[in-house]
Amino acid sequence: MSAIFDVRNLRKMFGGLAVTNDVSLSMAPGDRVALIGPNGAGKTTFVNLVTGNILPNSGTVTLGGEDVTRLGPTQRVRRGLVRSFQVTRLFSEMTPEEHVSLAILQREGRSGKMFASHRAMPGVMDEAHALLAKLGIAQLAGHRVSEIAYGQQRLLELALALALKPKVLLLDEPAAGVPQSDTARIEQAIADLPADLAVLMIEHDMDLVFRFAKRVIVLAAGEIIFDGSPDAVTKDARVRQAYLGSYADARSVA
Ligand SMILES: Nc1ncnc2c1ncn2[C@@H]1O[C@H](COP(=O)(O)OP(=O)(O)OP(=O)(O)O)[C@@H](O)[C@H]1O
Repeated sequence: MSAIFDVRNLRKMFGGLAVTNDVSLSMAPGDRVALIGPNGAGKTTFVNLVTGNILPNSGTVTLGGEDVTRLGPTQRVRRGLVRSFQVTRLFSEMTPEEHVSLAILQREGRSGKMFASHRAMPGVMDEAHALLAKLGIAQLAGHRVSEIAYGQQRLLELALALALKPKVLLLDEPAAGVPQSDTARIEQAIADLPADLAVLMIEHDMDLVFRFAKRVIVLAAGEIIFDGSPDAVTKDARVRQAYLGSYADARSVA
């Protein structure tokens, strides 16, 4: 299948250091890819380059065949490249229903002023409620974010990302900080993402990575040192040395 998302020879220098060093990767609709690597490998920098929060020194980012390398984050979101919202960006006094309605209005390029009357827009409200129901948090639609549990806030992040109708979804440690009792719901929500959506997940939790990913990319010191199947990654000598050693050993005796 042809690529929905393509990164070619991306390079970012901070001072004299290449934090992203000639990184290339391609994703097709429906791909489930995990991006892993040790602390400081350059994962966050890579995601920021992809979303347009920072610009590269060289290389290209292409979305659905269009070169978006010089576009800002909002323009990329409009074209379907969406990063899951961070809980820290939720408004504690607003409700899930209001957050999702606002995201729908944003997607449709409708004025923020219209938000004041979003309750009078049945289409928007119905869609918001359907999304919250899909993520199992419909019962919290009218509660303030400050009143709902952290794991449910993370489900709300996913609802917000989906409200933007992404073609490519970047998930940045979606279960980080979530109590064990709630991680299963988040994993289920991720497993239920639309089949044609391309998903790139950055994750440190290897159990989650191996349950989610059909393909694993390993970044170390700004470079891709592995791009292949979850089975092969645990056996790769460079990856074991750079990152996975103890986990791979534990898996092989498990
Ligand atoms: N704005 C910046 N200016 C200078 N150096 C930076 C900047 N942002 C990141 N770096 C450096 O780039 C390298 C990669 O950082 P980055 O945060 O992308 O790694 P990471 O893989 O996301 O790490 P972690 O898993 O710890 O979040 C680090 O050495 C970091 O110190």
